[in-house]
Amino acid sequence: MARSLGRVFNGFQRLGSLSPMKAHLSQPSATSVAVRSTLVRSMGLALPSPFFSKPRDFSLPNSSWSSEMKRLYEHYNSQCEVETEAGEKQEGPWRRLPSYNRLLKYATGGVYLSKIIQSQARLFTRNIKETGAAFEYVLFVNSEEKKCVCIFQAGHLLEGPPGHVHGGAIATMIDTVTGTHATILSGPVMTANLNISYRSPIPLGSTVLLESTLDRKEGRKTFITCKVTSTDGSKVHTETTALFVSINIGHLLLGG
Ligand SMILES: CCCCCCCC/C=C\CCCCCCCC(=O)SCCNC(=O)CCNC(=O)[C@H](O)C(C)(C)COP(=O)(O)OP(=O)(O)OC[C@H]1O[C@@H](n2cnc3c(N)ncnc32)[C@H](O)[C@@H]1OP(=O)(O)O
Repeated sequence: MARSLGRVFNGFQRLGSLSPMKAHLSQPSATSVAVRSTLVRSMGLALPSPFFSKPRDFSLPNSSWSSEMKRLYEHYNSQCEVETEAGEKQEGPWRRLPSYNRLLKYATGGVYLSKIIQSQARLFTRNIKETGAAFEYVLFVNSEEKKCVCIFQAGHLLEGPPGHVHGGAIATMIDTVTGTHATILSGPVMTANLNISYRSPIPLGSTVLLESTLDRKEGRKTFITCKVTSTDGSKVHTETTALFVSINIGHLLLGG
């Protein structure tokens, strides 16, 4: 199981084309939960199986996306593959990260999870079926610059102050983007500290940009900064510093 999850993280790091995973994976000795990674399968890191249908990639455009969201998607997506002078296609500076509503076929986490919870667990930001209602977002990573950008459109179910996005929903997106970025940079991590300054409210339905940047790495600690702005950069919505600590995956799976 730890090996399966390790392959997920390796897959993420491969997407970021960064240094090989340094995380220490331990082998949990006696655990009976069968874990298959939908993410690994759909990234093509394991053989496709006839027993599973292809999971939906939530980061692809859908009819709820605003024209601004689509424009920005095209902007970054067009830089994922570039043409050389000789007319050949090659990888560009950015890569789009696919996004699914679960990382593993079965959640893990030790004695507290019933079998039902294990099979029904879903990623928080991807668990609302109605498109456009909650978190619509797509992430692109630039490994050269150690940056990650997220184009985020906040739906009507995320209301906090009237007509504006709930601070917890904003924090969720910041945690998701910086957490994913830290995973690409450092392998398996947990958020240890998230320090957010809310500078201006985000109107519901609007599209904003989250820009995550590596500040520094110190041993097991990865420090990231993240800014949420309007899409033209003229308005700052939040400023964040985040600390992620590298963890031992076996420990996490056994509920440690
Ligand atoms: C599994 C992760 C993500 C997967 C991503 C997959 C791919 C993407 C797919 C889908 C996208 C989804 C992305 C979502 C991402 C969300 C991530 C979260 O929200 S994680 C949930 C919230 N976080 C917790 O529940 C942590 C609870 N805390 C802990 O478990 C521990 O405290 C932990 C692991 C953080 C550290 O515990 P220790 O025992 O391993 O290590 P010690 O010795 O305490 O700390 C290590 C160093 O860090 C400093 N440190 C620890 N906590 C600190 C803090 N709060 N502030 C400042 N420094 C701190 C310490 O001072 C120490 O520093 P010195 O080495 O001595 O220099």
